Amino acid sequence: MMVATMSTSIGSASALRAPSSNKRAGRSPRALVCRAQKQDGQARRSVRSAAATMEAPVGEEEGFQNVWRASYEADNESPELTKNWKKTMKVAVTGAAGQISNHLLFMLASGEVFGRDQPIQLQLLGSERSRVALEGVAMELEDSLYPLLREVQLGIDPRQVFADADWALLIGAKPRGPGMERKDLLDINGQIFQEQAQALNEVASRDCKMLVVGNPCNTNALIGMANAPDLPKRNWHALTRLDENRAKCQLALKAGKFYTSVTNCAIWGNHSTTQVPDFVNAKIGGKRVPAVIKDTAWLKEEFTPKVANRGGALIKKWGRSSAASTAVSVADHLRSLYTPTPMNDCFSTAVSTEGNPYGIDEDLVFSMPCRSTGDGDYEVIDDFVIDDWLAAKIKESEAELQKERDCVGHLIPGATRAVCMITEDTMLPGEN
Ligand SMILES: NC(=O)C1=CN([C@@H]2O[C@H](COP(=O)(O)OP(=O)(O)OC[C@H]3O[C@@H](n4cnc5c(N)ncnc54)[C@H](OP(=O)(O)O)[C@@H]3O)[C@@H](O)[C@H]2O)C=CC1
Ligand SMILES: O=C([O-])CC(=O)C(=O)O
Repeated sequence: MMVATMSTSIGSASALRAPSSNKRAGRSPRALVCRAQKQDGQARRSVRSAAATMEAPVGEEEGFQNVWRASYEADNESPELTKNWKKTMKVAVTGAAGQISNHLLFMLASGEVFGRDQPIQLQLLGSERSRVALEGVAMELEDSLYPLLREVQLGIDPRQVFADADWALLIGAKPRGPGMERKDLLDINGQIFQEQAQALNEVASRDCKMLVVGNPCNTNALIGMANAPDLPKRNWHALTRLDENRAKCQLALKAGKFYTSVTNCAIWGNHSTTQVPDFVNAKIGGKRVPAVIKDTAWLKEEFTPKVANRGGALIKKWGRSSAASTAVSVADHLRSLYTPTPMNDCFSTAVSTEGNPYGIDEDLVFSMPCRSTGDGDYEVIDDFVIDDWLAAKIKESEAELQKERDCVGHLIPGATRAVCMITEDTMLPGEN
């Protein structure tokens, strides 16, 4: 097959001599080779970074199309470094050229999320919009010299990028624009998650775990699980860990304690302004929050809305939504699943309500207090105290999610209702 070379943002012009062989032997362990191909009949291109050595690019034999591939070869020269490493984990990330990913990818590659003995392969999904930017992301990853980062793949087709993925971090989604109604956002982003879930269903690892970050994340995850019938429902998560972190910060500040003293702090419900940061069960220094912060009015009327509206407050100051703290919370979320949860503590994640012990509608993705044994899985904690205040607030968030579900009924196979009754009282944290 003809292989045409062309200029690209990766590599210097002098490095753009694409060899036709696929031999791998002899390449420097740290050599990065990037490859871009286009669909049948279109120009195919192979490029090598300035750092690449003399050998051929990888990828062609695997038949990637519309996929750039950057590969760090197995480091046979450092057996001491690698001998205790686990099997490489394949982590797919969408919206990979976006703001959150710009922080997250480097945390993933460094080993601080999945562990210093866990090599990873990053499979990054962009789009026509972000093709070139994604090459820039790959360059920065390359220049960061992370030994645990074994391979980087770039692509724009979810069916290729999600292949065999062990984790899919679904960050990419359209932000709400001026004049756009929330139901429009539900529909536009819902379609993205429908398509990506179908792709995951076809090509991801059968135990792939999914974390939805792109908003409205609970309902996007609900659409995802409905469109991926061959993947376990319980493997779908929507991110509410940022809300938990925000709640811990406010409680610690109010109590004049360090934030690590705040435990058992759950978020219930939707990642929206109806979310319920649970001060009833949360503890500071091992004591229930209401016994430490005796100002109930503050807890109900200041703390609760402050946490729920934190995203919007930040957008007003920063001009864009939280990115660094969101990435940190994604890392926290993942670490919580691979670390045994300490006794009397919990972490928050929005997961399927099927079989939940709190009487919540069983067909939602709802944030609840969870614990893990550290194996990547979780269980919903069943003994949280639900007082009248919590029960009423949880109901409000449940009602909002039921309305969101009705709005996206056309994207949920087998849904019995597809009528959108969303009003402006249902908002993302950034929409107040
Ligand atoms: N759950 C949570 O706690 C939080 C969730 N979020 C949400 O995370 C998402 C990503 O945020 P952030 O990284 O800051 O956003 P950015 O705008 O920086 O990146 C989002 C990416 O989404 C992709 N995208 C997919 N479809 C579209 C589309 N139709 N129009 C525009 N872009 C699209 C784009 O990538 P490409 O061009 O490659 O397709 C873009 O790079 C947002 O939905 C945001 O609301 C943010 C903070 C907290
Ligand atoms: O509203 C947004 O896009 C940002 C968001 O979710 C948050 O900061 O919690």
